[in-house]
Amino acid sequence: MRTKADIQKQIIQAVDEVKKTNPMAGSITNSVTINFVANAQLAVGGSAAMVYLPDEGEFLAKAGGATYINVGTLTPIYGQTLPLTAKTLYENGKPWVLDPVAVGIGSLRTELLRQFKAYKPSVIRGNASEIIALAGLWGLDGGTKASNVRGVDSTDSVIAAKNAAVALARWTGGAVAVSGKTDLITDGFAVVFSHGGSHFMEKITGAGCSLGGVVGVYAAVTSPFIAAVTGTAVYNLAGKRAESKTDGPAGFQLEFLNELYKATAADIAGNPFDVEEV
Ligand SMILES: Nc1ncnc2c1ncn2[C@@H]1O[C@H](COP(=O)(O)OP(=O)(O)OP(=O)(O)O)[C@@H](O)[C@H]1O
Ligand SMILES: Cc1ncsc1CCO
Ligand SMILES: [Mg+2]
Repeated sequence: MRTKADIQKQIIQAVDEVKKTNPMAGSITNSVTINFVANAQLAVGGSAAMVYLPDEGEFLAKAGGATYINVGTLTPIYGQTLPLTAKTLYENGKPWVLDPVAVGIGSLRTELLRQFKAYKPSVIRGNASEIIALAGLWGLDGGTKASNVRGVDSTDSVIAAKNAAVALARWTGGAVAVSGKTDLITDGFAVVFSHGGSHFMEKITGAGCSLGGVVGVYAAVTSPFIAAVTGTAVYNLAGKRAESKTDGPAGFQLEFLNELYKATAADIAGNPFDVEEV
């Protein structure tokens, strides 16, 4: 049984380690939010590098502490870059975070996400609809073949994705983070519910993408589960604090980056969460 105190201790260690060592988490991510992902990674104390080409993905997979792969806006070259990078990560035992944005749309996206099953992403991070659809694509419990994904935004509740999240985490041996009003994070045995955030996070693009990049930064220094819990906690904390300082999405995005930067290890560990066993 994981206790709250034990999880909080590991959050503090992870946050301090990132601030001390500035780990590099490379990304292959979408063109909509690429800048916000890099800025969020820097704000929490990590280092960012974004690439598109196959040999460069392979290089970053080996050189980085962890890697973030987001399939939001694919181009044909990704048909080479993503399998090579994911295979390199898997074969070198390197942590990596997958954001299966808009799973279900298009043949290349479907084929790439199908292939990733064998390369066992350390953390799968998505909204509820994406997590349910990925479990369906991989033939796991809790998934549905007829996906509710209609684009990049969720149409399902976080709790509806619990079984899919648990099944995915048991398959990979890593962790799954489902984002929404309350976030759910699981390693297939413990489930954390992380509270906070802001309604403005639905009014800016890339809150989820950048969360994936930040989880990648933490995954360079801690376990997939603690990385996902820590990234989610700092997001919920910074989102809540930023909302109180602004009255619209543009100001929110600016304040949010400042609050990511200002959050201390103790603040992040103190962000409200519940833990249960499954
Ligand atoms: N209504 C809400 N209230 C509080 N926090 C929220 C809300 N919606 C999202 N969040 C927070 O926003 C972050 C990103 O989650 P979200 O579900 O918006 O990701 P996403 O849909 O994948 O985003 P994107 O694809 O635009 O990057 C998480 O930290 C989550 O807790
Ligand atoms: C809006 C959008 N479209 C493709 S990726 C992306 C960023 C949020 O997922
Ligand atoms: Mg998303």
